[in-house]
Amino acid sequence: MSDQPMLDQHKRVIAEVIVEVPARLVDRTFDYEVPPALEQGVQIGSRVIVPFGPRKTQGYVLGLKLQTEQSEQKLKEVEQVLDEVPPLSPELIQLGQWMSEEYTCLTIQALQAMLPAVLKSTTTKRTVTNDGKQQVVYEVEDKVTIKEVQVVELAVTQEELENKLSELHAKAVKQREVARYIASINFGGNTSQSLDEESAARDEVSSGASAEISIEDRSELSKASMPDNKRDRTELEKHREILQVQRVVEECQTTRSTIKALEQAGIVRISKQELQRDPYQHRVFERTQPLTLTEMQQSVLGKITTSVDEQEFRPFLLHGVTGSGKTEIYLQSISYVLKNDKEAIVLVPEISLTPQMVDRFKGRFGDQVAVLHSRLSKGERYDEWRKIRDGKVKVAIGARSALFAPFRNLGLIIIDEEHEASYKQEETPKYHARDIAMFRGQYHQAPVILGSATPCLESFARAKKGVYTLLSLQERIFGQELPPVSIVDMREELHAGNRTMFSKTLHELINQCLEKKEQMVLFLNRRGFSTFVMCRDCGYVLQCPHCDISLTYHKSNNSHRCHYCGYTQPKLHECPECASDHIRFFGTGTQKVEEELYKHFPGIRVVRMDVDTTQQKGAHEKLLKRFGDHQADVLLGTQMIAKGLDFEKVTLVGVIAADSLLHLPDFRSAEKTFQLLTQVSGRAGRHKLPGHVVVQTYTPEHYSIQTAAQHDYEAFFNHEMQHRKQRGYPPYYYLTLITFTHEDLPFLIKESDQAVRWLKQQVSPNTLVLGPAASAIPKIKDRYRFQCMLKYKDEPQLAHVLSGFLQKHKQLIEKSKLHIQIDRNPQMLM
Ligand SMILES: Nc1ncnc2c1ncn2[C@@H]1O[C@H](COP(=O)(O)OP(=O)(O)OP(=O)(O)O)[C@@H](O)[C@H]1O
Ligand SMILES: [Zn+2]
Ligand SMILES: [Zn+2]
Repeated sequence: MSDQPMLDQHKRVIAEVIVEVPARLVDRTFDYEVPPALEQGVQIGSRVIVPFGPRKTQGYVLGLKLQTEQSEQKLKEVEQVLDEVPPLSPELIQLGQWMSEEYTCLTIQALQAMLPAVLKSTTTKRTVTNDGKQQVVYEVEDKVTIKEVQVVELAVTQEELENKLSELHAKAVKQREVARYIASINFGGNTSQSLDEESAARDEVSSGASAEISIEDRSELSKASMPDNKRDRTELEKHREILQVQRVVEECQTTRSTIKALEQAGIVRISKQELQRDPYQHRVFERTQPLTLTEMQQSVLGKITTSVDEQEFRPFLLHGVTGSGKTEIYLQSISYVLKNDKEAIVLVPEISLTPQMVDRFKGRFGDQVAVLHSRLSKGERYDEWRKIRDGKVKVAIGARSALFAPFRNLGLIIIDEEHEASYKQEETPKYHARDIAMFRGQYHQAPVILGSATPCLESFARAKKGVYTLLSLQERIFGQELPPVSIVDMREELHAGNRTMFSKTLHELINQCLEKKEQMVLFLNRRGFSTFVMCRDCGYVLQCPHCDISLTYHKSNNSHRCHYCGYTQPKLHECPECASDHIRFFGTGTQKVEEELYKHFPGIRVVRMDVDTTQQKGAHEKLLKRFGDHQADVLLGTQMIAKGLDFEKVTLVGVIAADSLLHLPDFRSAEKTFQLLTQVSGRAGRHKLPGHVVVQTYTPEHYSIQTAAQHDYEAFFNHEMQHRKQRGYPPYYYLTLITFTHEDLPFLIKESDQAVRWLKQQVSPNTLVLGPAASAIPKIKDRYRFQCMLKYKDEPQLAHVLSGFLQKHKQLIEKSKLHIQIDRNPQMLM
């Protein structure tokens, strides 16, 4: 506890506590006295309950000290400490404070973003009558639930057992049988054997146990295991004798009261044990060995390990074409770090956190790996997080928020597919994973690797300037050429009389692929049955009444839906404007493509993967497994199949419509198109079989499509940089987007106008302040939206100016419900 001041026993200790009340007015620490009974428990980073105004609330201890300015009468006491081990480390506290400045968010919001959701409290308000007086009380509910199970073990030695048993009533046959069973488990077998038995039995137990518990518990329990008993010998010895009561009941077909009777006779001991949920409990991971690296891989790895040895913060940009073996480099860098007794974090985008990906890490590092992703239940997430906090694992792999993994001795941070937009959190705090990685890398003096086949422009520009060290892998592992890409002009197809969604080229290649019994990936950048609904008679387009954006038709429930607010209405049969029944669906969705595939290629087997087919837990895994086992010819899907997948037999990739991304109101649309095309193309011909890619488009001449077809990142980079320079976009300028929203349009216009005028006076003269103007999506959920864009090259005081800006508009924000959102380096300008 080097971070805690030396505490003199006779002096009282003051805790500086920040409370879970998300308001700018109270976003600071308050002093509380630590009562002597809690002095052991209250540490920097502890989660505590404190009285706050009329209520009680949860908070975090950000500091400890011996003196306070607070007057004696007003000083209240910390009431409770919630966890044995503080959830926040001094590093994370510092990071939270830095985030609050950098992103102009509240410190408490930043801290909460780092912690599993179950640690967040809810306060409930209740009215009680006390001596005839009505009184409001607040209760803080701690949602951390630690599941416990009853376990049983023998309380006597094996030798004493028979004596004890003979003392039992003569008719207690069942009791004797049960006692012997427990003894056989406790003492039976050699270690490794009993381990296998244990894990085999564990599965049985869990399913048996479910008879008594509620349905929600059932899934938790079936995944439950004893605490990590494979870790090391000593722990193993300790846990060898642990046996769930429920298992005994099942196996011996007996009752709990029989076991209780044995306890009363002093033969066994019953106790409680904490249960940890392990979502990967039922999966067997084949252990893999490090591959012999190619010369290029070796040289890249060497640079990384050198930097690990030198214990210095160094950001690397690993630019490696698809299939060049980046992941193997990550694995071996991590091994190196683990050998140095340090820990590693690997970020992958949520959609590439596939079972395949998890297998690769679990296969190499076994149960030293914690996996954090959004498909876990809150309880599972919490358990994975605790394994990290308690030092039971050394590698955390996960989506964005895994970056806050509470490791204390980080040796390496990896961000795979670093260009992915999902690394930016779009809710407050609007942070970018890259920034957080740099903070933590600096704190621990550890290297940070950003990896991608298509780095974002900002990163590549930084690498060119030497801010990041550039590492390059320009060849595929098996020496395969990157697959040839045919661009098909769909306008010409139409003129030639082909009205289907498959060009002649694609049609032929699909047939060839089927004949050769190989596999293909078909990609569509859309979801739903079709995108929008238009009346052919009057041109009316069905829109969301709340968001000014077109509704999408979903065939599965026969309805139109808004993707922004969730508004849904039943399918239309006639035009609401002119009553014509010529109302038609436009655009193409994955369901539609699936139907067309069945129509044009009889007998074809399709696995469709999109938001609709992957909603259920585990659906992702099942679909991919089916494709991996070659039970399907086609993997058809949206963005989620574009990256990370590595299937040997995939030789054909088809992009049904490449244009849909190009037309978004976003300065990154060309970059996104290039990235996506490169990634999907990268799925073909990764192993021994040569691949082929077909890109169908209505704008074949666009440079993002042309350069992607030539696999020429540098050409794209240079072209796009020209554009960005001309238009004053990143990486030449930084951007900050300020969005104002309000229900009343005239009010919004007036206030945003004034606010922006004030802002113009505060920033330096070289900074451009654009707007306010209506946002690209002018209304969401009945709130009008105006935005102001700041463009600047150098504005060191900006964080300060922006927090002053919010401070100044505090009244408007709180009283008039004007919302002001600030987004530093925005990814979306809508
Ligand atoms: N040194 C090696 N020897 C043999 N096989 C290798 C080697 N390195 C990687 N591979 C294999 O090559 C394939 C592609 O490698 P990997 O998936 O690591 O590439 P990647 O660069 O991460 O690709 P992407 O960016 O497209 O996901 C994998 O099947 C991997 O197991
Ligand atoms: Zn009409
Ligand atoms: Zn809507």
